[in-house]
Amino acid sequence: MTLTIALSKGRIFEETLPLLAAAGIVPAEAPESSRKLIIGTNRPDVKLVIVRASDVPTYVQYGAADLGIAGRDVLIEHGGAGLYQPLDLNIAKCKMMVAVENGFDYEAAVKHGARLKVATKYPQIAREHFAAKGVHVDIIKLYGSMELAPLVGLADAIVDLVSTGGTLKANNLVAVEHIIDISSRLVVNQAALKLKYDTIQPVLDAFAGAVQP
Ligand SMILES: Nc1ncnc2c1ncn2[C@@H]1O[C@H](COP(=O)(O)OP(=O)(O)OP(=O)(O)O)[C@@H](O)[C@H]1O
Ligand SMILES: O=P(O)(O)OC[C@H]1O[C@H](OP(=O)(O)OP(=O)(O)O)[C@H](O)[C@@H]1O
Repeated sequence: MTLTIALSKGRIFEETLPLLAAAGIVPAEAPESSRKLIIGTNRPDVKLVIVRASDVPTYVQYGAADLGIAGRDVLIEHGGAGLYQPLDLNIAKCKMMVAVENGFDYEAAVKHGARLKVATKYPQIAREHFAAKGVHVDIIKLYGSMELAPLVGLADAIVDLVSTGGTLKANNLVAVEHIIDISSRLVVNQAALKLKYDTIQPVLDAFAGAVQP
């Protein structure tokens, strides 16, 4: 049985390498230096497909990949249909936060009851967060560089990922609310888990044994 694993380039690929190694899987090349989207491994039965981080759940949901690794942010936005999520891998850790421009009185804006303009790549998470607080929001969907939005008057606040806080600081923004902690999870196609159990289960076990606390 062949095994196809969907990964995104960058931090998830880098942080997944030790987990793959624990399962005896070594990529034949690095996606950063290759234009190839299908990468072989030392195991003839295992290949990696390189996709956008936010596309990983889709590839796994439709069975184009058996396994994948995706951030909790991406999984919440996707909805998780058709996906088995057996393992938190504790990699690509960061926090989903609300941030505003330094000096913007967020508490007053929220209390005041006026609609808050919120720019984000994560509309589902943002909508749920503000709905739970009873704050009316207009969500402005962006695909990146959220930090710019409050600086040019596109939004009052952003909902974005924060790790070191360096990006917020460099753009004169401050975090005002923590929404959720984010890390990446292993996702498995539900049908593949049944059909390819003997191939997939040892990989799950190896990953579970290699997860760092
Ligand atoms: N600064 C960060 N520190 C740690 N983890 C992060 C950070 N930013 C994002 N992540 C996590 O890593 C995952 C992949 O992020 P990455 O930057 O590779 O893709 P992206 O640019 O967010 O996605 P896409 O390519 O789909 O737009 C995110 O979904 C998130 O869970
Ligand atoms: O708190 P920090 O350590 O500065 O990290 C936060 C930044 O990291 C993420 O961007 P990323 O590095 O993934 O850039 P991209 O969205 O352009 O891929 C996120 O969207 C923030 O902009």
